[in-house]
Amino acid sequence: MTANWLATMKFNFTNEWLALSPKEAHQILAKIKQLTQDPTPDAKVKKQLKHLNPSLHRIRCGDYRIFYTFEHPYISLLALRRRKEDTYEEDIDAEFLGGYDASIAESKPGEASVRFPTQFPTTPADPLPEPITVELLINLRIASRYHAALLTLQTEQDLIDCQAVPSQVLEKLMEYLFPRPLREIMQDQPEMILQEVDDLMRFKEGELLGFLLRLSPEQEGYVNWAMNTNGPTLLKGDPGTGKSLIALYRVRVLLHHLRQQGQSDVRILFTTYTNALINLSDQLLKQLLGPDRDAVEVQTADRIAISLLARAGKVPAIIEHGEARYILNKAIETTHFNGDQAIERLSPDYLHQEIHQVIVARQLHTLEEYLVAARPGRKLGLNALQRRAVWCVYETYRDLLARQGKATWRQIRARAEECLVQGIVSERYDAVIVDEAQDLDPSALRLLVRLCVSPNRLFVTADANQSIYGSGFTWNDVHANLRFQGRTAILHTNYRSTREIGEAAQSYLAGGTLDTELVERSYINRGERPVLRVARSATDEVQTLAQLLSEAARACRLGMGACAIFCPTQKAGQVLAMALTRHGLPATFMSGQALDLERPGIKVMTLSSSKGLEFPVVALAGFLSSASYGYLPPTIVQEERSETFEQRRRTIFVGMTRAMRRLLVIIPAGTKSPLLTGFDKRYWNRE
Ligand SMILES: Nc1ncnc2c1ncn2[C@@H]1O[C@H](COP(=O)(O)OP(=O)(O)OP(=O)(O)O)[C@@H](O)[C@H]1O
Repeated sequence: MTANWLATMKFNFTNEWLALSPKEAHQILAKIKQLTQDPTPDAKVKKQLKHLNPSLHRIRCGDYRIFYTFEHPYISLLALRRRKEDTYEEDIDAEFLGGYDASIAESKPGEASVRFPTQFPTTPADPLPEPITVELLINLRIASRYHAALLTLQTEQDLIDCQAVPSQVLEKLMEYLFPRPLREIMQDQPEMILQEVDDLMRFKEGELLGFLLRLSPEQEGYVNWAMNTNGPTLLKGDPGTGKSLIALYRVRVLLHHLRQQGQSDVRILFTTYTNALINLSDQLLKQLLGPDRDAVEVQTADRIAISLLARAGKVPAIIEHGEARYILNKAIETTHFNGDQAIERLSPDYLHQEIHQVIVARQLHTLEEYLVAARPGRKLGLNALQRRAVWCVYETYRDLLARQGKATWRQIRARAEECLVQGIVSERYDAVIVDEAQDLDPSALRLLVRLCVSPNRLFVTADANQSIYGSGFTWNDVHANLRFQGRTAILHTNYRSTREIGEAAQSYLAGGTLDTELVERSYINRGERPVLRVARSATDEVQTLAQLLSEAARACRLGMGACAIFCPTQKAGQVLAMALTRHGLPATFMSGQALDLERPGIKVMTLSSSKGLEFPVVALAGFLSSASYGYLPPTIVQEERSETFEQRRRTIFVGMTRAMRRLLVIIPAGTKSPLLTGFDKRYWNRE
């Protein structure tokens, strides 16, 4: 019997499915098969729950009821609940269903009407609704190394405070013990696709590790988009619109496409910006591709550059940022050039960026090239005398680095590309996917273009407004093959953050936008307005963080491991993590190189390391102890000032847009920093 309908499920359903005994699971599976033949109500076993929500239905199965909605061709499995003996059909726990919500019936498809809950019927000190047993933990597929710690937990507060278990594990258990109201499940949980109903059994038995997300029709379109064009494709979109997800699904489609064309030994390169994103992408690709995962290399552009240089026998020692700055200062002191005041207006930071962003990254080899070079995004105009002076400093700096056998990352990327151009090493991929391209150096982008067998096999995702290092560039100025005309698409729907968070972040960004194209934005989730608080002292800041983060975690029914704090500097992050831990809320500072997202407790990191990540609860703090981040010395000229502040504003924007459900920003009392203004009352709760 072939199914007429395709089943999808919510995270909540899979969790409840896992907890069933094998006998119950077989019964439920049979009912789901029956549903995929015909989900329409029969007034007996299948019933429409009109009084609660017109699209909500249930099917009875022994002691259980399966709740679902349907719209051809999909049936969405929402929840699986055991019927309490003392309840009649019509008054099924109002609390679990969330009551009738007229707004759901009236809301437009794709536009959210649900608010994340702020109140719960239980208090944190109440005993858990059912005891945690070994059987439950085994059924939920929770690793045995966590069992001992979990078996001792008696109350919800114990679960929230549990430090010995990663937040993802606690979340799974919380979701099972405190099922969300159906209303909320219907609206905010992603939909996963059940290709075959029997996959549920394979999942329960551990043969299948997970399910694929159901993409929106818009996203699905871009996964399959422009397969047979003659140039590269660019996918743009605001934060959280699913660019990375589409890039990953695109790999699967490309693989099939190339194989269908008769290619057997396909090799695809998938690059993203940070190591943390590499690990996340790798996990998802394993799930998406199964054994085909071996056809894909997942790497950062930097690791590729290093491996190419290694093959060419040319790997230099990589210089630390602080040491590079020291050498640059030495170069400024020792360089003699005409017109001593020529570069006086440039701060060492600006000069450092000029050398790396304009000269090294764009691979300018001669002064003549630099004299006529476009400097996209650089606000401070430089005349010929000034450019000559910059060039002199650059040459001294380059020679000093070479004498020490060291190189900066930008030099490494440029050299790797040169090795390919000169044929010192050769490497080709059948397709290259570049995720988060907005911060790649022009030289890194050129390298990736060269690694791709032809321009039409290049797929790029980017959001210029999340560019935290560069100040902007134009694609075809980077490489002649990077012409996206007619092959650029924009995503509109944010799946990560609530509308309130997304709009508050956009209103804060206002002055720092690089991509000024006006895009209509929509959101899947609704929630509370983000909170802005003022701290008078370091102690005040820690107390506010401790109180508001705990409240937010509980409101979202999550452990403290679901919270992240982003700080402007590493030092500020380290200090805050220590202070919070002393305050009784364990927190760990993690550098971008050593992110451990499974680690229990609050994760603290710099704003720039937060790129590409996401957390249910996010706080931006630490501005009090790194006051210089919000100010620039008075000697800095206006053009440099505005370029630097815009860049920092984008960095803060990136941090804000990592928040899924709750966002908190703490600023120092009485701050006059231009960076810490622009929190419009319409979007921010400033009480
Ligand atoms: N169709 C969908 N259904 C449910 N969840 C989705 C869908 N599309 C994306 N998401 C989720 O939204 C979040 C954001 O997706 P993703 O990271 O791909 O966005 P992005 O555009 O790359 O974001 P950013 O540019 O901010 O890094 C992820 O948790 C992803 O799983």
